Amino acid sequence: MPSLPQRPAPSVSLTQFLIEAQRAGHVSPDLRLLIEVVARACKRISIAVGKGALGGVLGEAGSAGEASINIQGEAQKKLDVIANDVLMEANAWGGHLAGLASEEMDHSQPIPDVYPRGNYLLLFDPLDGSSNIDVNISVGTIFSVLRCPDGVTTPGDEHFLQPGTEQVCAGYTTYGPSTMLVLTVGHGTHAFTLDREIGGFVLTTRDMRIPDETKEFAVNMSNQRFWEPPMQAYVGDLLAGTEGPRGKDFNMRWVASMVADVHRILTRGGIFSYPLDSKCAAKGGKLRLMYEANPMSFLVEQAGGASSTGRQRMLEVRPTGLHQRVPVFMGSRREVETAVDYHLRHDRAADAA
Ligand SMILES: O=P(O)(O)OC[C@H]1O[C@](O)(COP(=O)(O)O)[C@@H](O)[C@@H]1O
Ligand SMILES: [Mg+2]
Ligand SMILES: [Mg+2]
Repeated sequence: MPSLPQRPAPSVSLTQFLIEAQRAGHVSPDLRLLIEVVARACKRISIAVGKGALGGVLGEAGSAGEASINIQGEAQKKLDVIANDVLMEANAWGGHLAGLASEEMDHSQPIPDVYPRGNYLLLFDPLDGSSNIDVNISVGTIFSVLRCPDGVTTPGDEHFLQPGTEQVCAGYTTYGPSTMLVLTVGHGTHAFTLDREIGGFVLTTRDMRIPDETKEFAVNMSNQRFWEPPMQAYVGDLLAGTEGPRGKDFNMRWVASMVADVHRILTRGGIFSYPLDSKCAAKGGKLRLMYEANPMSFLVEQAGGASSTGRQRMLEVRPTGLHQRVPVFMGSRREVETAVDYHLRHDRAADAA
């Protein structure tokens, strides 16, 4: 006899998910509300991104032909500035923060006395993948939450310099064909999709899992000749495919938005890498530790993956600067371990020579 159709599982909103997490003791009431504020700000950014050429939000920021340059020395896009303003304004009044820091601001900012304040520190990359804005390719927002150290009422940059293991929450939103929020509070990595008609995030994948093994890598190959020898050797062996020591063919993908590349890896596995190269060696790498590498590493580890600088677990790096840069290898656990092994073997051989 044909069985009756199953009743569809009731959908779980972000708010319901966070209340569940609070009941389970995974988030404090303040952290729950802070996440709601960030999610609301990201919805506003999603609307701004979605306006595209019609909304006058494309192109460079600045006026009178003068480019606006951020602390990284990079020309800001209009949407970098808009996204930063939206996150600043929403969170300044949120009531759950002691201070915030952004890719787009030279220094962190304490929440002024006149505003409601809390005990968390928020760091964010307001718009990740800026080079993709004007060509209508996925961009995103990345954020990380730390505790403000006890007794500190006016946090400065130094109070944000905590290793990634201290994060209490990390997440990103990706503004692509759909807008998604991917979140961890240290109990798995969960994905929510923005229901544009209702205007709210709905849980679409509980407990994302990254497969241990992969046949897909993501790296900007145009930098190949600038890489260190162990990276050259590692990618050389990937490219050799079935004829090389890895014994299998690898595929390559590079969106050039970390959010989109890491989202793919959280969804179907792979390794994402922005290694050290001779162009960025003096700065320590290309990607930023505090608001790119650390939050993404927390999400990836919580989904069963691994993340490393090539020589050290990312989350254990002791930060020395708010805008510090690091080399990055993250994704499928065994593949990250293999990439790290190339670096460690190279270093041992160099030490022995
Ligand atoms: O242009 P490249 O060298 O491929 O670099 C792309 C990388 O730079 C970034 O766009 C840097 O982020 P921002 O756009 O926030 O500066 C990453 O998202 C991406 O992985
Ligand atoms: Mg970025
Ligand atoms: Mg950015």
